[in-house]
Order: sequence, then C-alpha cells, then structure tokens
Amino acid sequence: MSEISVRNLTKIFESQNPFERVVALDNVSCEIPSGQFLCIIGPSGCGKSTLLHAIAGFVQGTSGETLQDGKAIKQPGPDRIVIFQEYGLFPWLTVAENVEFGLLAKGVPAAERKKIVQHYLDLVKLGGFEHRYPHELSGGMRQRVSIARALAPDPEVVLMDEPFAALDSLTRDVLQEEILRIWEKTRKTFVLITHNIEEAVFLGDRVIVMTARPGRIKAQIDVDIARPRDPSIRTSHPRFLETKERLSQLLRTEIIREVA
Ligand SMILES: Nc1ncnc2c1ncn2[C@@H]1O[C@H](COP(=O)(O)OP(=O)(O)OP(=O)(O)O)[C@@H](O)[C@H]1O
Repeated sequence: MSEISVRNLTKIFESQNPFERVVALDNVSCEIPSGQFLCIIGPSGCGKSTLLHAIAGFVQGTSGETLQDGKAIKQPGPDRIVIFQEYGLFPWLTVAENVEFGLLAKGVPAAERKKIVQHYLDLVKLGGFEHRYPHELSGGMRQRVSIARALAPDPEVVLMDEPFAALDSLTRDVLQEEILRIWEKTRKTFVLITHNIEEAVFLGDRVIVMTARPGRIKAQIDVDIARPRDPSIRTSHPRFLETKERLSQLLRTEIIREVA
C-alpha cells in the first residue's frame, strides 16, 4: 500500500524564447491516500499529464516535490507504473511475453512468471490469446494487455493517462468496468487522467478539477457513491448525475476561461 503527496509543485518548461516559456503547473498540492482511486480532469493543456509524469518520476518539478510514502520521487520506479493511451506494447513480443516483461526485469523465476502472466491475462479476460502478437488484437484487447502488463509486477501505484481515449464508446464502457473490478480486487492506489467526466465519476473516489493553464487545483470533489458500483448507476443514480453535472459546470467555466 502506498500514499502519494504532491507538495507545492510548480513546473515551468523553459524555452530560449521567453514568450514560449510555459508554466504547466502552478503550486499544486494534493494528497492521495493509499488505495484511493483518484481521477483528474481539466481543460486540454492544463498540466494533467505533467502532474502524472511528476508522480511517475519522469519529470521533476521546478519547485515543490512529489513523495511516495514520505520519500521524494526522483525517478521512475517499479512501484509506480504508467498506462498510456497508446498501449506502449512491444510489437515483436507476444501477448504473454509483453506481460512477462516487467517480471523478467524484477528477476522473478520462470515457473512463477508463467503463473503470474496467466493470472493477469485471466484477470483481463485474455486467456487463450497468450501467443498472439499485438497487431493481431483489437484496440480494446491491446489496452487489456497493457493493463495486465502494468499490474503483473505488482506495483503499489497505477497511473493512467487517458487509457481509454482511443477506444470506441462501448469498448470504453467495458474496460471502465474491468478496471473498476480490478481496482476493487487489488485496492492499489490508482490515478486516472481523463477528459470524460462520466468516466471520472464512475471510477473515482475523488475527482480533482484543474484550472486552465497554468494548471492549479480548482476543486476536489468526493464521489459519495457506494461500492461496488453497478454500470447502471451511470444513467440512474441521482448522486451520479448530480456529481456529473457539478463537475461539468466546474470544467465548463475553465474551458470558457481558456478560450476567452
Ligand atoms: N516537454 C515539454 N516541453 C515544453 N512544454 C511542455 C512539455 N510538456 C508539456 N508542455 C506544455 O505544458 C503544458 C501542459 O501540458 P500537459 O501535457 O501536461 O497538459 P494536459 O492537461 O495533459 O493536456 P491534454 O489534456 O491536452 O493532454 C502544455 O502547454 C504543454 O505544451
């Protein structure tokens, strides 16, 4: 179990041309308790990915810090795995070999690797596809492989950057339900960036709304809806619809501000 703290994080992308200097994050602070499912929404270019990358350890803040269990995050590590929109699978490896990849890096013995790979492929409902290559799979199946690959080394924190954005809406709904089931089973700390408010409310314990650039935290809304959550809440649960409307209003204000 792992908690993440973001403290007064500012990230400035400098450029030789001072007019091209970008303040991507401006004094962002948030606490993500162990086992929480946190969703982050905000206008395009507001710094969501930069925040996720700072938590992953891919980028360092210009000032401020990110911490995992009280220790400064200085680089990427096996305890924090990122799932991207573009799947990031190795095309020359089979499904099973892709999932096995992080286990090899961890030095897990072969027999155990085989068991773990099978477990996670079953979890994402891809049993029977072990020997296929990524190009033989649909987009939804590829994203399932990347979810299995991310979870196989048993990371404490799973970071997702619009993982379902490239998928059609039905596949997206199904994968949301699967990620929810997986989170309920593993209770790891999950952070998901999305443009989709419904996705954020369906999955999250809490939703952070960011302002238009420079990215700051505008609001943090608790999603007070009991778990396990049935897919039908998307259309019928009064609190779901209420929370969705509240978030839409908050986001709309920022998008208007951004284009003004
Ligand atoms: N490596 C970089 N160098 C320079 N500027 C960058 C870099 N990475 C991001 N930026 C800028 O920082 C700002 C925030 O980018 P970021 O990708 O974090 O936003 P985002 O909210 O994830 O956007 P989107 O929703 O469109 O994916 C943008 O203006 C972007 O152009």
